[in-house]
Amino acid sequence: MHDISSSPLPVPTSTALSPIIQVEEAAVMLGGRTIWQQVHLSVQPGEFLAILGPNGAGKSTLLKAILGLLPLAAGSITVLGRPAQRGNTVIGYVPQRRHFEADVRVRGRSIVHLGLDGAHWGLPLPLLQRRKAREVAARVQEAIELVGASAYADRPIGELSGGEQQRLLIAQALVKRPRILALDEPLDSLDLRNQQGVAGVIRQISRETGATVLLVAHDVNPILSAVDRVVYVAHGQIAVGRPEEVITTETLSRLYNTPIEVLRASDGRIVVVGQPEEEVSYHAHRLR
Ligand SMILES: Nc1ncnc2c1ncn2[C@@H]1O[C@H](COP(=O)(O)OP(=O)(O)OP(=O)(O)O)[C@@H](O)[C@H]1O
Repeated sequence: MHDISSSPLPVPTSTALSPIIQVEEAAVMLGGRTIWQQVHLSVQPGEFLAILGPNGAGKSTLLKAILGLLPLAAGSITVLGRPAQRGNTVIGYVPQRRHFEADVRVRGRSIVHLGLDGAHWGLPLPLLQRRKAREVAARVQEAIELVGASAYADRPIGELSGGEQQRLLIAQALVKRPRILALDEPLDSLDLRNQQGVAGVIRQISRETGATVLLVAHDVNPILSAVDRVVYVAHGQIAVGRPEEVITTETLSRLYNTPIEVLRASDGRIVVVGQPEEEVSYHAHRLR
């Protein structure tokens, strides 16, 4: 992590538990540009982390690096003690901005079913196949119930609201009973009521299953009561800590290297004033 002043940005506190995700001095370059560097992050099992920051800061990039979908330019990332790698079944992933058009007739239940990897269920004999089918159906139903989607899981997904679709996509990520849920802006384009509903479902799943949650969001407010810590990505670096440690005038001004004001509304909502958009040129490092 970059030290941009004499007093450092909040850093993750170390605890006795072994971390489920460990990021050490990591950097990612895309298109010849350093997106972030010197990132250190230690995530404990069952933690609920919000990944925040302006557009283009590198929030999705952080999730993708943990998923092993992007190579690191420096440092290391381990998940359950093993190097981050593509296809890791301990992580359930919902990518950014997925939604279904009105004419998609596939049932929600079938969408959830797609989250199961057939290889795990490849039993050859007819008797075993019947047992397999019952087990698969039970797994799918379990995930649907976890997100509270039983009432509409058998309707065509294109007919469902954004919030209902989002719940079923989370169920698809849950169906393999992952230890980590990586959700890229699951609250994006939902109205406030649905944001709170989906956020509540994710918090409940985390508590019931013990899953670690990494949730990319633009606004911390709908998830403020659920999050343990926030990871604030800006200006090619990150600040990590409890919301009241990180989302402060002092820390964000230091992170952005420009005056930022953080206000608390009377209802407890956090308002960040003066947050600049990411300047692509700020941390550009052209490849030679
Ligand atoms: N494959 C790529 N090649 C080059 N640049 C890329 C690539 N993928 C992403 N980028 C750039 O990396 C930066 C970080 O992207 P990322 O999607 O991680 O941002 P973000 O913080 O998730 O943004 P948003 O809030 O808008 O979704 C952006 O400037 C983006 O244009």
